[in-house]
Amino acid sequence: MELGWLLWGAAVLLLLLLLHVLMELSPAVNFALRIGLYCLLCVVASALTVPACLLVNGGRTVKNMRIIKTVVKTFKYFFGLRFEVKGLKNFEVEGPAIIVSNHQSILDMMGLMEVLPNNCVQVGKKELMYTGTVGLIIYLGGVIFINRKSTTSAKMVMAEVAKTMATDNVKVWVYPEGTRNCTGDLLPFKKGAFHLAVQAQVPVIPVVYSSFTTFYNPKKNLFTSGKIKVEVLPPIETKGLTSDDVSDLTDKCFCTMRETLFRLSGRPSEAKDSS
Ligand SMILES: CCCCCCCC/C=C\CCCCCCCC(=O)SCCNC(=O)CCNC(=O)[C@H](O)C(C)(C)COP(=O)(O)OP(=O)(O)OC[C@H]1O[C@@H](n2cnc3c(N)ncnc32)[C@H](O)[C@@H]1OP(=O)(O)O
Ligand SMILES: CCCCCCCCCCCCCC(=O)OC[C@@H](O)COP(=O)(O)O
Repeated sequence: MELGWLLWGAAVLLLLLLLHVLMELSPAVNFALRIGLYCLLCVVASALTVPACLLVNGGRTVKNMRIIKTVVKTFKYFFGLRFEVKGLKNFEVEGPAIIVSNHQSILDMMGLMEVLPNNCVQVGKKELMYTGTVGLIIYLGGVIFINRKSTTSAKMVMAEVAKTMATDNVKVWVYPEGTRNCTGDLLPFKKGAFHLAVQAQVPVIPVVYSSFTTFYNPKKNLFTSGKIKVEVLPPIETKGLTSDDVSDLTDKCFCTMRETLFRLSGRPSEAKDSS
């Protein structure tokens, strides 16, 4: 019996050693294992957090985000990630707001939870509902699901959100690039978030995360420890703006965020680029 346990122990140690050697030797294995660990962590943590959310809050509500946030905030230690946050006081607007930020990777969930204010839900693609326990926890957290393939239905969902934001006093977090983009630059912004802000007459608060490219690049199998700078920028007011102003608002926000992204990532701005 005791020898049996000893053999098991030796086998596990050997396996860990083998994984370690493989990780050292092959960046592809290293990358796959670290991303695998991240996904496993998300799945297992979600499975444990679902009952907690149900017991404490009874069902789908933004209040569950507090619980989810507490759990997700521990993930960074598994990957040696550090966040340096500035401007949190810019979230202190009275009532609802639209928060927009850059979206680089599935790892963004950690950065999101690092700064997430109370009463704030995200807009996500509906496919996320079908990721098992992760989908369930995202659903319980009150995430608004949209079908990106149908502009009409996405617009209808967003219009409904514009109506309920004030009554429910929630902030809404949108990734205006509409998809993940890890190039160190921004994709052109979709206009949904800005239509939403103008329809609900609430401010837009931009949040910018510095580029992950120095420590994370799936194409190069790069995923090491790293530091991420986060800046919450001053709110952009939309009082009195109409749908005719949405394009200008989108452009203004895009320029501000791009400038901030380059500054935080230590990349020369466009003006310096061309000189
Ligand atoms: C305990 C452990 C837990 C572990 C696990 C962790 C769990 C963590 C828990 C919880 C965190 C959950 C986090 C989820 C995160 C998910 C992230 C994503 O999924 S990102 C992808 C989806 N999000 C978006 O796509 C939004 C951004 N997109 C938009 O806003 C688009 O505008 C959209 C979808 C509404 C329409 O997209 P279009 O591709 O058709 O593009 P356009 O150019 O913007 O619109 C076409 C025309 O329609 C007008 N339009 C758009 N929206 C309008 C509106 N609301 N009203 C009127 N016109 C509108 C526009 O002005 C444009 O017209 P003109 O070109 O200007 O003439
Ligand atoms: C069936 C089990 C699957 C388990 C997968 C666990 C992965 C955890 C992921 C945490 C939530 C990540 C949300 C996210 O960042 O989604 C990406 C979309 O925003 C953008 O979509 P895309 O770039 O257009 O594909």
